[in-house]
Amino acid sequence: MTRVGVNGYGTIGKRVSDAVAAQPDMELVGVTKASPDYGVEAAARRGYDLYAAVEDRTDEFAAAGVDLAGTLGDLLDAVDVVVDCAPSGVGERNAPVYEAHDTPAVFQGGEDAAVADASFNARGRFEAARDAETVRVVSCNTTALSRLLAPLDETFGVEKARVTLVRRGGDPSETDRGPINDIVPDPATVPSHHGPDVNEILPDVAVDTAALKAPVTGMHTHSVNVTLETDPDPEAVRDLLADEGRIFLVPEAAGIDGAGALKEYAADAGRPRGDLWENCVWEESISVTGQDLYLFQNVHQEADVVPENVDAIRAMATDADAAESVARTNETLGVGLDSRLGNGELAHTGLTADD
Ligand SMILES: NC(=O)C1=CN([C@@H]2O[C@H](COP(=O)(O)OP(=O)(O)OC[C@H]3O[C@@H](n4cnc5c(N)ncnc54)[C@H](OP(=O)(O)O)[C@@H]3O)[C@@H](O)[C@H]2O)C=CC1
Ligand SMILES: O=C(OP(=O)(O)O)[C@H](O)COP(=O)(O)O
Repeated sequence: MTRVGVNGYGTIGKRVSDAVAAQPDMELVGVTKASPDYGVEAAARRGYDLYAAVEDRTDEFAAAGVDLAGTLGDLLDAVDVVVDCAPSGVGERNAPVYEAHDTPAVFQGGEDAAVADASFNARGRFEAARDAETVRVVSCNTTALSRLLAPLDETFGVEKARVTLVRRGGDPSETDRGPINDIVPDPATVPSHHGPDVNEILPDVAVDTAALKAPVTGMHTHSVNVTLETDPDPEAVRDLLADEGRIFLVPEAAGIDGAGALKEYAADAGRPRGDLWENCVWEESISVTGQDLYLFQNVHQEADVVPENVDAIRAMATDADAAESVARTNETLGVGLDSRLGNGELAHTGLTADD
């Protein structure tokens, strides 16, 4: 049983905590918060022990009537692995604390690659985490690109990938984010961090990325062009991607025309928080002209890194190989949406058309 602590119980931390708690081979020892806001109630409802992320703020919790099991240091001493889900940049500041407690750590994609011994994606780079004391799960967009480009490169060879990422401005709860009335290059320079980050996972894949931010909160959208080394027909690409457990081919017949309908579909399917852990590739967008493949995919930024965090923990703390770990994570969470609609079974949720 791998004992896990989650440091930072926000957008990613809440989801990683639930995913860890669902694993039969893991125990969620506790989670931290920096402030006693509404998030503490979500942890309490689930029975998670709460620790103070910042030692000198314990008085604030006491004043709010919130019981603490201890502080971050206590949590670190009680776990085999800590998953850092603190705000971007804070993870780097936490790294020496984890080291001082001799606690292996998983960081998130808001940190630079240098924060950890290895960058991680289960599809592209599972074994790199094996002997690492610290691992960084790459960002939500990088995770999605790695999942897509790994099978394309293995099967058809990638000569060059060019991706334009239209990123969501902020998460639904982030009232201070934007833009609210524009679409802005972010960054205006090319490449964005995503291309170099993909190369942390797939070092031999040539990829250029350009990114913008748009006034939406639901999902990121990628416009993908990959020049392949062969010229497959679109059906071969479709079949390849359909076989990937963490890619959902959004069927044309579903009438799902954007992130709003996708999220509604996920909620209907009984997904917790309406989460989409899979890349959502629009099936009818898969087009091939000679060696050039084009497609659109959507990425639920709050969710796609969650199964990757579970696999990163397993890669660091157990002997499980990539196939075993991914299968176990997918099974316990219910990752893998079925692109055949109307088959009476709603995507591994246990719900049936009669429910
Ligand atoms: N949101 C997203 O779409 C994605 C985010 N990421 C990455 O995941 C990481 C976390 O992002 P996200 O979940 O969005 O962030 P949030 O702001 O939603 O959550 C951060 C959490 O960390 C807590 N916190 C604040 N200060 C500290 C501290 N000093 N030590 C420990 N915890 C602290 C906050 O506590 P409190 O609530 O009490 O203030 C909060 O619970 C970042 O690296 C980000 O780049 C990766 C993929 C997608
Ligand atoms: O990892 C993410 O995006 P990224 O892959 O564009 O860096 C998350 O959506 C967080 O991005 P943010 O830095 O815009 O909050």
